[in-house]
Amino acid sequence: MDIEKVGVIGAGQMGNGIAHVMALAGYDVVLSDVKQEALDGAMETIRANLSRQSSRGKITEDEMNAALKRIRTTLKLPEIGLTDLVIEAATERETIKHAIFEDLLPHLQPHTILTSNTSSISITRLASRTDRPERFMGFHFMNPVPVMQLVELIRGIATDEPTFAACKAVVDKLGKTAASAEDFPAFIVNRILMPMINEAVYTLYEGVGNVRSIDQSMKLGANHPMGPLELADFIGLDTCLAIMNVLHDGLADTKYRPCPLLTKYVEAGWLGRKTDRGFYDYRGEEPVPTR
Ligand SMILES: CC(=O)CC(=O)SCCNC(=O)CCNC(=O)[C@H](O)C(C)(C)COP(=O)(O)OP(=O)(O)OC[C@H]1O[C@@H](n2cnc3c(N)ncnc32)[C@H](O)[C@@H]1OP(=O)(O)O
Ligand SMILES: NC(=O)C1=CN([C@@H]2O[C@H](COP(=O)(O)OP(=O)(O)OC[C@H]3O[C@@H](n4cnc5c(N)ncnc54)[C@H](OP(=O)(O)O)[C@@H]3O)[C@@H](O)[C@H]2O)C=CC1
Repeated sequence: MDIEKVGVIGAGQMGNGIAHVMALAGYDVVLSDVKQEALDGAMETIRANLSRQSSRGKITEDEMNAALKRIRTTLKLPEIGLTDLVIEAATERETIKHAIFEDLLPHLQPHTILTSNTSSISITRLASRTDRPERFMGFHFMNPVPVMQLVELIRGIATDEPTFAACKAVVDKLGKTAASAEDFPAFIVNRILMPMINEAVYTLYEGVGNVRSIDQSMKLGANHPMGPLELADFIGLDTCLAIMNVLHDGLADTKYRPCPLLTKYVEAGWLGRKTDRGFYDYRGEEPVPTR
């Protein structure tokens, strides 16, 4: 089936990136959230990122303006129902995602494909609570969306082939690379990446290194573009903790036990860049380690 209109639910850092790349690829986008400030913030970020791409010659000014025109924002979830493909990118909490799909179902067109950008939650379980498990799958972008090449596509147990093919065609049109992952906790990228980040927090917790030495060691010693603690702040510590909990519960193995220090940061509301404080404090000119 041909996808022309894409609905994105949740206008946080992933939602704005997804709306950005979809509009640039020529899709009409409806972006929704529960708060007007989130929608305004997302449009501001999209404008800034598109204009950076334009000033560096990656896209033309006409392409930037056309992309901006293709994005509409709304606080009314039912308007998402009129799209061909829905990508849910709200907070990484299963109850929130179930509630969103439940509210959306009565407004959906019969052909609409439902997907979630979840980092870890069972696609089969999310799908089973909808009226279309065969037209439901995981559509997992990486952060920052405009830059990262990979999209994980995750079939639930009931996902049918036309749905997979339609999503794969969208990834191709975005100029990104699709990787197919089986529906087990945290799929491929986060199954490997998140225990590494959690281990970095244990390394900090046990005093083996401090924030700077841990990040510097992994940047210079393993050639990672960002240190693991800097990356955790970038992803969001709430999201990192949620993913570790899904791994721990879903695989029932103590090797996935979230570090108590990670839990403490989240309890403090120090969620990383999005709250201006995490393993680094971003309120000044330069990030300053908090440990
Ligand atoms: C949690 C999950 O479920 C899954 C995940 O996403 S896990 C996280 C995966 N992501 C990563 O691991 C990111 C690791 N970090 C990196 O790759 C790099 O540090 C980075 C690409 C983010 C930034 O790269 P950098 O070289 O340090 O900085 P910078 O020079 O500013 O940026 C590189 C390019 O990206 C662009 N860029 C950076 N952030 C951007 C954004 N948010 N939107 C658009 N463009 C952006 C810059 O404009 C720049 O473009 P040019 O090449 O044209 O100059
Ligand atoms: N951060 C990352 O690096 C990556 C994250 N993901 C996944 O993407 C999803 C979003 O993550 P991210 O963008 O980082 O999170 P953010 O916290 O940046 O954004 C989530 C947004 O969803 C909004 N929201 C909460 N409840 C609802 C609702 N009922 N309806 C609509 N919007 C809602 C939040 O509003 P409010 O702030 O008011 O609660 C917020 O604006 C998660 O599933 C995450 O696991 C996937 C890949 C990478």
